[in-house]
Amino acid sequence: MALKIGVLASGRGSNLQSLLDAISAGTLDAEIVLVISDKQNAMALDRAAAQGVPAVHLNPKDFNDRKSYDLAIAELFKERGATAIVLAGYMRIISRPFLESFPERVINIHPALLPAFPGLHSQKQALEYGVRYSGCTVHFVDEGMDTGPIIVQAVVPVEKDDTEETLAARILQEEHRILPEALQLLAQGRLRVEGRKVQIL
Ligand SMILES: Nc1nc2c(c(=O)[nH]1)N[C@@H](CN(C=O)c1ccc(C(=O)N[C@@H](CCC(=O)O)C(=O)O)cc1)CN2
Ligand SMILES: NCC(=O)N[C@@H]1O[C@H](COP(=O)([O-])[O-])[C@@H](O)[C@H]1O
Repeated sequence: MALKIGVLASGRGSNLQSLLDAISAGTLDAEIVLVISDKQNAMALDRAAAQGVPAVHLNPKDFNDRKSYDLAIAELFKERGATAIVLAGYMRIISRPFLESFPERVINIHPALLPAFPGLHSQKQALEYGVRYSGCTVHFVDEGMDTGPIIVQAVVPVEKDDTEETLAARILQEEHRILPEALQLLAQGRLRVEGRKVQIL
């Protein structure tokens, strides 16, 4: 049975598109049942609508606090039957009540080799640190900031003339490969979280 995925996205939506493309290509056994964005102008909403996927903007300013916002999102996903949630460039911290609604079923894509360079502007952090290699990470989401158990990573070389933009573009290509790969492992029931580690069966 296809994995029913809910997606949270705040921006351009290229990682969402990589999931949509993998589903269309038959390499990801899933259905995206709903896309929610905290940003009204998020291109991710347009990408979803273009493929007939329900897409809604939910304004955090319409809620008293983060937890009530997150619980409203969780309810919308539950109503659509989502059993896995993907943060595809989602720029808000997810609170515990949401994570408790989808235990070990919330996944994030991060543009660095965690635990290096968590948080925002990871590509800039990597350049300023002077690393020779960076990359991207797909991980389960916990209450910490990019601290959840790691599922898949990909390594990307840093070139001497890289800018934040050129490095981000190189990493993004690998993000688009490993995010669908990780979700297919989840769809196949091949991921087992054992403490900090994720066993791939
Ligand atoms: N509980 C978790 N939530 C999220 C995680 C996570 O690992 N655990 N990953 C992040 C993604 N992210 C970086 O990888 C990230 C996103 C957002 C922020 C942040 O500080 N956001 C502010 C600003 C919100 C806004 O301006 O609209 C906020 O939430 O107040 C830091 C890191 C996704 N969530
Ligand atoms: N801290 C989270 C974070 O930085 N996420 C990053 O935002 C970009 C979203 O691009 P997209 O909207 O084209 O998928 C991606 O590079 C993703 O890794």
